[in-house]
Amino acid sequence: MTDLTFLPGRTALEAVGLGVKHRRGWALRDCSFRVPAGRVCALVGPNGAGKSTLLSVAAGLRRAGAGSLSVLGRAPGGPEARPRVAFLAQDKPLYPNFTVADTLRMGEELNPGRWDRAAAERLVRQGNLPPHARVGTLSGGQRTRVALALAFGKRPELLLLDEPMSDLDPLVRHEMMAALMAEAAENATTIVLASHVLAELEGVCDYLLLIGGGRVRLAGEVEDLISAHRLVVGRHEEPGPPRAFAVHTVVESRTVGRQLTALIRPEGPLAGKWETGEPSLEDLLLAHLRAPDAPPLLTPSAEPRSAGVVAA
Ligand SMILES: Nc1ncnc2c1ncn2[C@@H]1O[C@H](COP(=O)(O)OP(=O)(O)OP(=O)(O)O)[C@@H](O)[C@H]1O
Repeated sequence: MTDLTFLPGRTALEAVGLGVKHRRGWALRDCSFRVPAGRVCALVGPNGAGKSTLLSVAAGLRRAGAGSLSVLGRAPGGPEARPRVAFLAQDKPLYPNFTVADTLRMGEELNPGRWDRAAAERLVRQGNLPPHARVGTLSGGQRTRVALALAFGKRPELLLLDEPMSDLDPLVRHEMMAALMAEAAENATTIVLASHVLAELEGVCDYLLLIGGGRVRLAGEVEDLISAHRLVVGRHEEPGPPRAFAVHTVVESRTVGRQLTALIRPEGPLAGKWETGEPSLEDLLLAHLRAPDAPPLLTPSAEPRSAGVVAA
């Protein structure tokens, strides 16, 4: 991602000891992390990890039960944050009886002084959506396009997207990803994008937040997180893990036949005849998803800076 979008020192999201409780228990527990402004951040985690919960707290739709989450330095959902944040929820609520044109008009009326009509209309036009079609008659992917147009038209400083591309065909998905990247680069918009499509995140996201079991597992610049790990392959015939790994943090290690493949965080040179290489983002994420007990890692920029108290 281009450095032009990096806004030194500014914070888009900051959680300090954040806990969120649903009826059945805590969805998020003691989460502390920071996402700097101007980043395109992938929000990844297994089903039920708490991604939607986190985004709904950031959007001001749900309250924290413990600790705090600040959005652009303010309380989520407050008068200062609300106009600057757009949220596209998984179910993309739209009015089915409104036409596409009515929906964009509503966006304009709800966002006086901010609405970018050209950007919203361009997105709708690119999908060949008839302006007079009722939203309820559109396909799932077409409704997603309208919902994205509403979110883009708001010209948010922070765009929260909860698996926005899941019902788009591959070509449209590609086109929408490109539109997101252009948006981020042109307007220094911070994007937090929850997604299960790991391959789609590579080359698009420059920041990562991996949550699992309601806790933060990885947070920071994709580049730094990747370079903190090594993918190790080699022959291993003895039972148990190789002795050479003892001084390193082993995230995951698997042996098929005599071939061992491991993802480690090296604490120094690795002894022995191993082939080592840099993991891809997908390698990194898959290994951490398969190893839920691996120790967490936050890069310095992902450490919270405040004590967690924010004004509305
Ligand atoms: N409204 C609710 N009432 C009760 N429990 C809920 C509610 N919403 C979410 N949960 C629970 O909170 C936990 C986190 O759910 P959440 O939807 O945030 O996860 P997620 O990471 O977005 O999952 P997915 O990848 O499946 O969308 C889950 O255990 C879920 O069952």
